[in-house]
Amino acid sequence: MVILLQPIPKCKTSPVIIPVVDLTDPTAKTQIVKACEELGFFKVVNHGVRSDLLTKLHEEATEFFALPQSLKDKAGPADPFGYGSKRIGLKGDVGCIEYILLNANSHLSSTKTTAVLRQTPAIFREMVEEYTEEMKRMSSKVLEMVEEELGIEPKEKLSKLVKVKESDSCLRINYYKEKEETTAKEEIGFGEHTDPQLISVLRSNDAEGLQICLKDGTWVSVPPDHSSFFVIVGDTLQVMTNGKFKSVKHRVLTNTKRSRLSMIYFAGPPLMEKIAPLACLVPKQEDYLYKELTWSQYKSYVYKTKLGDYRLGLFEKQLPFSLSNV
Ligand SMILES: C=C1C[C@]23C[C@@]1(O)CC[C@H]2[C@@]12CC[C@H](O)[C@@](C)(C(=O)O1)[C@H]2[C@@H]3C(=O)O
Ligand SMILES: O=C(O)CCC(=O)C(=O)O
Ligand SMILES: [Fe+2]
Repeated sequence: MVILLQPIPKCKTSPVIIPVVDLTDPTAKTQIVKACEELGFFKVVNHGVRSDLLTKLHEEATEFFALPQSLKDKAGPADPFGYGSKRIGLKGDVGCIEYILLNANSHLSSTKTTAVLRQTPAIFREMVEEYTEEMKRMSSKVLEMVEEELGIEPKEKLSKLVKVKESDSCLRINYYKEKEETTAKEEIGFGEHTDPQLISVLRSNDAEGLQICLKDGTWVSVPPDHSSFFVIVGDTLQVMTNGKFKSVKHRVLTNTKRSRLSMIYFAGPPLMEKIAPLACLVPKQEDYLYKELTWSQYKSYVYKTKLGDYRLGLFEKQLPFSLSNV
């Protein structure tokens, strides 16, 4: 099954077909690998996540964002965890957004997360825990399918990096409020960037706004679908597949008619995990496009960069002097 992406007005573009992968389909793993190579993005249906969990978490999050500003501010500013408004990261990026960023593994021990949970009913904490478990399951499943299709050896398993308790994953809930004036123009909600982790699993309500950038630089809008998930390839998976998979640039424009609420799980490896091209995919070391760094080293660098910066350069091998000067 395929869906048509709507071209952005005034952009040079032709309709793009984005893949829709049914996780219960026996050919799903082949479709996933193709989508990761061609677009770095695909939609997942038949994912097995309870729809009442999605609805309830959505309602609770909406209630949090409807709280008086003074109460929300008690859970901020984001450091990176906690409640944030307009400012994204530490390097001056801004957007028309409010968000909560939670550490998915030790979210109960982060001070800022505790502050978020203090402003929300106990059920919110239970639902966040259940949701992050579901996201861990789905991201591991997607990575297992990649392993099977690419013939990745057990010791190099990608899915293990997400399954282990040390995995450095996080959950973000973004809220983009609709504009009061009907004549208001679209603005940047979340500026263009790639996600640094392995994969991100995104779910939103039915408000538009998410766009992805194709290989030729064209931006296309992704029609929202509250009952499905979208998978985004991150920088770490690009490195581990030696560039076979591409981390896709994406952004969010505010919707003037409807508020958008999105929840994204960023599946990251353990902090001390060495990130480098997988030997079973690239037999000769001289063919490696990237050098080895730990996730901790890359993450520290990520947090010193601006949203739109090209971060993968840190992994790129220096060309020998003779070659870099030609
Ligand atoms: C400006 C920034 C926000 C960000 C950290 C960074 O310095 C550059 C990457 C940003 C990003 C994008 C994907 C995720 O939303 C995020 C949590 C991440 O891991 O990298 C954010 C970071 C953030 O908001 O703190
Ligand atoms: O809010 C969205 O739909 C996407 C946001 C995003 O790309 C992110 O949080 O990294
Ligand atoms: Fe993102």
